[in-house]
Amino acid sequence: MNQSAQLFSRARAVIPGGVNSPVRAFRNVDGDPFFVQSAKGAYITDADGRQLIDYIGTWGPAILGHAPEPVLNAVHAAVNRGLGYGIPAPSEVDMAEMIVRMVPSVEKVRMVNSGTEATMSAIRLARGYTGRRKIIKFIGCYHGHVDSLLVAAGSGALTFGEPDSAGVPREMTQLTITVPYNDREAVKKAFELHGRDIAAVILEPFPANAGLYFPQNGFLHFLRKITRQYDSLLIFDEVMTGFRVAPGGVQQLHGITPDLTCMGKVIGGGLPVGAFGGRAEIMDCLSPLGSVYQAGTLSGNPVAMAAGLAQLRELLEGNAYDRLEQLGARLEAGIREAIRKHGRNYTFHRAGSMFCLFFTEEEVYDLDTAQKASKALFKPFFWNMLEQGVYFAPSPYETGFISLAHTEEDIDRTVEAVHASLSRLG
Ligand SMILES: Cc1ncc(COP(=O)(O)O)c(C=O)c1O
Ligand SMILES: NCC(=O)CCC(=O)O
Repeated sequence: MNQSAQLFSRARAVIPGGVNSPVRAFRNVDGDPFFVQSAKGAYITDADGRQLIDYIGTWGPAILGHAPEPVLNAVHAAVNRGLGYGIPAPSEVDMAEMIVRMVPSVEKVRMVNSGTEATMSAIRLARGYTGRRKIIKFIGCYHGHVDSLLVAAGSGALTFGEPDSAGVPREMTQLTITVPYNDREAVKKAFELHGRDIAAVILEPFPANAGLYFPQNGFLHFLRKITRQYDSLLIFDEVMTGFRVAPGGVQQLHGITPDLTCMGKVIGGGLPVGAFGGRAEIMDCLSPLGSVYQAGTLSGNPVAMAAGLAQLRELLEGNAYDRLEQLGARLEAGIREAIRKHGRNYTFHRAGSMFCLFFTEEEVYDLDTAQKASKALFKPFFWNMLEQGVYFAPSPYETGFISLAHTEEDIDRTVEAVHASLSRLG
């Protein structure tokens, strides 16, 4: 047995499924996960010394690549000043000012410890602020494992066939209205039926947890308009897209001002960080100023703030986003050519450094169309890529991430592996 197999055998005995988050499991591709020994730049090294080009990037945070020097240095310096205080510290102010500067709609922000906490708190705040109960959520969007949002959810919930989780009583989700993404009529109907009781519409502005797809024909502007019309809040979950597709996320790209924004992943520099923010008038409803309670022993942790700040500062220097776009465009061109040579017309989506290959030739714009992609083709493709030293997520519903540590050579090697993997599919 190799090291990974031994570790997995020990892990399975004491950790459910051997993993601390379901998306790490390989059950969906009929295998066992490997274990990582270390990670640097674009590469991970597994417990058996195998080096892989990584396109998971810690599921989003590793936008500079793994273990970047500026982040490591900031963390070392912060650790020497203590691991946490539970008392306000300067880095929390620096982080809040940085987020307010970078994200156009955010006037005030609260730090939390994960994306899940961010969406959970944003929903509570929206309900507290509006005095309403219902929320609209889109089918296939994933907002973390919040009870009321584990309805028609994406990510691991979708991969492992539990989009409505067991353990969430119906009463907890009966205030969640689900509609297909990009479906204006369904949204209109929901507002016509429940409008005056809808506290908020929450969405991934670029859905990236059921594959990656995009808003069509001004869908985001439509949502902004209809939420204003009914005095409901618009919540952008930019946990994945924030600081990734642009410094200010999708809202900057599309010129939309949501009322609240959920953040995570990149702002933590690899440490456990989330945040939610928005209009000051709404944010001031939070305790201790207002009556909506929200708290956290570790929130704003100084080591995590130092890591996140160092990463954001690095992103703002030079031409980080142009460079990510260049690398993304190179990968896209290469993969499209590989698909063409293979005699197919598979759908490939990309937004800057995020990408997704669907094994379907049809247009993908919501969960139903994403599910037309062939799982039977994805599986051997995944294993072929891994065999050639390239690690894509072990699910057709996850998005790939390029980092600033990837080089043209890494991209070209990846494209060659895609050529070989597609031709082996026959
Ligand atoms: C869009 C989106 N929202 C929320 C979350 C939840 O974040 P976390 O896993 O940090 O709780 C994720 C990913 O996990 C996500 O992709
Ligand atoms: N795109 C899905 C995730 O980022 C989820 C990560 C996790 O649940 O571990």
